[in-house]
Amino acid sequence: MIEFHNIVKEFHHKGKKMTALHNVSLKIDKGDIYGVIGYSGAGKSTLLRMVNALETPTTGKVIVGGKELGTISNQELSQVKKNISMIFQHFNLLESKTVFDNVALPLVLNKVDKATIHKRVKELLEFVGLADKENSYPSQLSGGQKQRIGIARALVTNPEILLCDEATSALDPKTTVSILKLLKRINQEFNITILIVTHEMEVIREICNKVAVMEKGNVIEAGDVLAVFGNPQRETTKEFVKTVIHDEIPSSVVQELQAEKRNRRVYQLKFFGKTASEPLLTKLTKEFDVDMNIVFANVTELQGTTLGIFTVAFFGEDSVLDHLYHYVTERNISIKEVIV
Ligand SMILES: Nc1ncnc2c1ncn2[C@@H]1O[C@H](COP(=O)(O)OP(=O)(O)OP(=O)(O)O)[C@@H](O)[C@H]1O
Repeated sequence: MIEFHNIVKEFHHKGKKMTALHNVSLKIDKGDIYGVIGYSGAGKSTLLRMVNALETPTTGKVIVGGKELGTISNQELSQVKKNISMIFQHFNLLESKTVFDNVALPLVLNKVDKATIHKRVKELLEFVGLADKENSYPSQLSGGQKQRIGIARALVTNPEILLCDEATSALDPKTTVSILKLLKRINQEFNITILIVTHEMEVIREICNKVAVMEKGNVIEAGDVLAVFGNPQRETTKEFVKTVIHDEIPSSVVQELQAEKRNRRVYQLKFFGKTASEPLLTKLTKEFDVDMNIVFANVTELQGTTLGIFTVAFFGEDSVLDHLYHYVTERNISIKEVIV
């Protein structure tokens, strides 16, 4: 649906060159909710804005719906752009227009007839849960309501692609969740492909099926959210994952463990799937005749399954604990020793 091939983007400012994107390649399939996460300045917005030709690559190809943007006629380009809508961090609503007129605007600009506009705007306001606000002005709405109006305006033209530029960054956590749920419904009910750039891991965890992590103009990791979250490779990815999945042992627990006189090993195990952890841990204590204490656990829901990180102290002879470690690795379960 959207392909970036070896994208390089250079900006020239006051005689100086800065490279915002270095050879970025990504593929977003139809129906994806694809999240691009990175710290400020990583190049996320520059990449996103290439999809609707608000930016053009210095070198490389952007292909949207099978069309390479740099090579098609202006007429074809406007056809491609008609299928793409965008929502923004600060909503970009027109303060002097009512909610109804804000949502209607793209259709008015496309010279759609009044009766069709009326029907479509009403439908969309109903869909975003703000049918009663059609005569209000943006200044009379909360941030979450403004973003719902931004979403209604984006959907009014029936796009196939929705671009979201930090769409929840200005909202409180509860409102963020409600907007993310709305985006998920849009993806599921209308089969709209969503590309979302964010610096909030929460956004990726809540709705994305795919994620790319960007750092200084490069994509450093990309893939299924479960794979990237479950086994982050790069430091920046690990930092983002830590913001939603805590795996550091609290200092009070560390103190308790240090005071423990029995011979012990602390292992951190990762499990995918709700019930995977229990049978294994029970089995380990029986099979190896060791005592065990779960010192810290964090279970998070991801893509309809769960990722559990369990930090477990096992008490027993070193040789037995070595065997236990090998037993687990042979079963393809992630285990690592934590030095406490
Ligand atoms: N029009 C421009 N002219 C010059 N430099 C630019 C321009 N647009 C972006 N940049 C630079 O390109 C780099 C990437 O910017 P971009 O906005 O894509 O990052 P970002 O990851 O979206 O960050 P943020 O979340 O802060 O917007 C930054 O260093 C930025 O200053």
